[in-house]
Amino acid sequence: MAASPATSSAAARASTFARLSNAPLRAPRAAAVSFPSPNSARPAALVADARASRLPVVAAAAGGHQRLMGSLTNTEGLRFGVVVARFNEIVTNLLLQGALEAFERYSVKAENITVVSVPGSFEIPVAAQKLGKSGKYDAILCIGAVIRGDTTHYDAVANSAASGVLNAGLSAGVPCVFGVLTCDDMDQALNRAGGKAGNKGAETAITAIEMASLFRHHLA
Ligand SMILES: Nc1c(NC[C@H](O)[C@H](O)[C@H](O)CO)[nH]c(=O)[nH]c1=O
Ligand SMILES: CC(=O)[C@@H](O)COP(=O)(O)O
Repeated sequence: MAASPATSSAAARASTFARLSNAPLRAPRAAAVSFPSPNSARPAALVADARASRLPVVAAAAGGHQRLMGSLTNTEGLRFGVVVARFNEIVTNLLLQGALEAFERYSVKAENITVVSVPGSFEIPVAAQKLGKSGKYDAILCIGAVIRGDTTHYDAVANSAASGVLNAGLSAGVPCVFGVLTCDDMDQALNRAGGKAGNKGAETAITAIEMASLFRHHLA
């Protein structure tokens, strides 16, 4: 039986996402994709560009409506602040390294990245808010590692970091991306800082790029 249009479109999206997640992190430089501004939409060209670049925006254009999405390939001129906590530094250094390597893979220039060091994850939000409000950055990446101890201190720090980073982004109007691990033990943390579960620093850098591009090119 032939697949219904809805089914094939869902399957196409799923396959696009699958290819994206399996794809090497290096961005395809040649296939620069820029999404149209509201008054310059060229759906056919957009669809072709999106196919060539493996970005999952094809269905949006076909539906006739506009779907705004940040680009991972057009990072020219985007500026990032990175706030990194020194508490559990063995973990946060690995997360930072993953983030910086991801920025490099996506052609974000080192001169457009400012790293700010703070004592612990509790201090991340206020620094993120300050950077966000400075108007100098397109997105702020927040990196920390909260690891459970014997008391309820863990919950206070983890929850404050999460809601604080959210509030920093909302009050500054600049995307503040949450790259703070909240783990039961050091093994869990190291697995997520370049071990078996990947590097969450790299993942959050990629989220920061997408959000920065979305805000710069579509929501400004
Ligand atoms: N226990 C963890 C902390 N605690 C320190 C706090 O973040 C803060 O620096 C202190 O309470 C002073 O305000 N920080 C982490 O990043 N990770 C932890 O596991
Ligand atoms: C945030 C923590 O889990 C840790 O530093 C505090 O440990 P504890 O709860 O044993 O005092």
